[in-house]
Amino acid sequence: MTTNTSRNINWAILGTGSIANDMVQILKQLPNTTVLAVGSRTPESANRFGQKWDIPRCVSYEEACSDADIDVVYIATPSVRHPDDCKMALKYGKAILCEKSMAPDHLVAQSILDKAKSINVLCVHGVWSRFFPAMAKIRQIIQSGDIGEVRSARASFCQNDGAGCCSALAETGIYCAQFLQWVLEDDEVTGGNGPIVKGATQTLHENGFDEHVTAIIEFPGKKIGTFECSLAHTSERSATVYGTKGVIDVCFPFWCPTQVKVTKMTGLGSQQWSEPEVHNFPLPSDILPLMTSDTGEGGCTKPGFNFVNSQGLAYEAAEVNRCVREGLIQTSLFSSAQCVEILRLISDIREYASK
Ligand SMILES: NC(=O)C1=CN([C@@H]2O[C@H](COP(=O)(O)OP(=O)(O)OC[C@H]3O[C@@H](n4cnc5c(N)ncnc54)[C@H](OP(=O)(O)O)[C@@H]3O)[C@@H](O)[C@H]2O)C=CC1
Ligand SMILES: O=C1OC[C@@H](O)[C@H](O)[C@H]1O
Repeated sequence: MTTNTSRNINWAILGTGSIANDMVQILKQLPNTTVLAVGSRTPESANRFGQKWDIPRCVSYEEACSDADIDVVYIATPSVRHPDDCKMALKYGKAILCEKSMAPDHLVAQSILDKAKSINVLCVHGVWSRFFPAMAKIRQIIQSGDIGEVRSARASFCQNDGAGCCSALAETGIYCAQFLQWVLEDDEVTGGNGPIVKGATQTLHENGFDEHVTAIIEFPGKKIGTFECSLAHTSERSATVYGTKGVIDVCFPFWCPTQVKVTKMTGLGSQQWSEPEVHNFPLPSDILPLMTSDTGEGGCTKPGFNFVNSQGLAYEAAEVNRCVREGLIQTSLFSSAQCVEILRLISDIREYASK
């Protein structure tokens, strides 16, 4: 099959909130990429966002999805809407990049991915961590045997800014789960012999959402993963991989990492450690926060990004462009099977913690 690597890709963004604000700045700077439409619940929001970012078609969600000129729909609505928004995009045969968490559990995710597969369309769960070069480096270090045999890993993602509006597992726990999967599993997802939840506990917000969860998980090969996530308090938001001969540290923000630190055991009886080897992966220098002529009191403003390391959204967006150009229905950087397995793990933790 011949691939037109420079084919322009037209995107529609669904939702006009915080992450849409960051992603639109990325998409506008990727080569051969156009943000052709923004979909919103209200014409006012669609127009406001469209004017701010110079997007020609400011429409409803359904109009954005049904637009014949759109190649990819980026779903940037709240997580509870994602399954329905994915189904709407698929109804019109559109490729999807769906923000995390794509679905509340693996069964719903599987049904969406099955539908996408049946119509030969790309559907990517936007767990953007997976597209960072630092993540590939972590895997490479593990496979090189530099830290010996990996036995365990931990991740912590607690932040105090969302309790009560969504599930901590869906919002930040998913980043911990994906990290543990990445560092504790072999290349192939193991299907029925995947990770097993050995312990989990949670506290709930008064509205019923989990707001603080900790979990202990056994991975194949007797590896143990632990994580803590919360939307009610803070943590250092780092992750660590532990091997028989050394440790890999991924400091804040571990879910969109630009640095990996390796410390190796050098002395007899574990008494000496090397100076850490530091591997840096700077964010793409050609992606910048964009200026807009916002009509706020200050006139021209520099909006910048809402979230740490948002320039790194470029990695997943560029991969989606590549997949669409090449007619792929999944990305090898985050396969559909891996996506389903992470959500299965999240479901199992939720079930265990609710007992
Ligand atoms: N990858 C990343 O780094 C990040 C990912 N996320 C994920 O992105 C998604 C959106 O998060 P975020 O941008 O912070 O959310 P916001 O609340 O800032 O924006 C969500 C947008 O969705 C639309 N919307 C549709 N239905 C509703 C509803 N019932 N309540 C509120 N808004 C609604 C609104 O746009 P309109 O009114 O125009 O329709 C709104 O602006 C979440 O799933 C989150 O997990 C969030 C932050 C960072
Ligand atoms: O996806 C996300 O959700 C929580 C945010 O704090 C974080 O920066 C973002 O990546």
